[in-house]
Amino acid sequence: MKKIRISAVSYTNTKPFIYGIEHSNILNKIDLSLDMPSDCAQKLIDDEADIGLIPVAAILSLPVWNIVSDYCIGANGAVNSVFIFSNCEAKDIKTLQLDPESRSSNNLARVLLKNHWKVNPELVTSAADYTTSTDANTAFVQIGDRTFGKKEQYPYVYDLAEEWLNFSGLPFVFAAWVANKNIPKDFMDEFNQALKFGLDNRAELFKEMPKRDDFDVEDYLMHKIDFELTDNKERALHLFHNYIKQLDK
Ligand SMILES: C=C(O[C@@H]1C=C(C(=O)O)C=C[C@H]1O)C(=O)O
Repeated sequence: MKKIRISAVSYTNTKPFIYGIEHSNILNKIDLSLDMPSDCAQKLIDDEADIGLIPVAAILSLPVWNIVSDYCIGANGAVNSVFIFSNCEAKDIKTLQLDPESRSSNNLARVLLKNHWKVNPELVTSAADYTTSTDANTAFVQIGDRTFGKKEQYPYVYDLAEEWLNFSGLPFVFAAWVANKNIPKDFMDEFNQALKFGLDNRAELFKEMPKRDDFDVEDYLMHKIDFELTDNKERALHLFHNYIKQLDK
């Protein structure tokens, strides 16, 4: 049988899913690649993958898409790995540098700046000094493991899942398991069982993971990342898509 091509996020937030996949028979039925989120999205768009854990903002670039799992990378309040790091208060940001690895959080930052903080900064997509600008009114978006331990390093720090909750009253979903074609149900059932196995066995995973002094990985994977794709998260996803569509209007 032809293997199903799967692209999953290469960050710590996806480790429970990978643990589940690697400890189940589904591993023999897939070609698994671990990629930065923007590449997960591009592979699904270019049909180099059949299923991806893709940034939900990128769903808007897919002609055909199905969410194929009840699990996701989400948060209900502070997520602790998606930030605007800034030299000034959000309302004073004049230039925002985006994270090249992100699709959802770059858009979330834009949605919040426009609708929550009511400002319209200039966007920079590939600045050489992406994270090091000393300009008083410049800020940047950063996601994933590169943010670990950085919260104390910047004058103003905004956790975007927390700010989204303040703004909308809803949890947030950053990435979902999406297919760009029909996938047989028995395969999806087995795949979802593997994801569940990983979540159920996070304590075993932690034994294999290095500890960090500057970041509580266990708290992050038990309490900050929220893996269930609930009705409220789906509601948030649709609301987020609508805000993205309004961004350039
Ligand atoms: C919570 C996170 O969620 C992620 C954020 C994404 C994005 O901004 O496009 C995509 C996938 C997830 O890895 C994170 O990476 O820290």
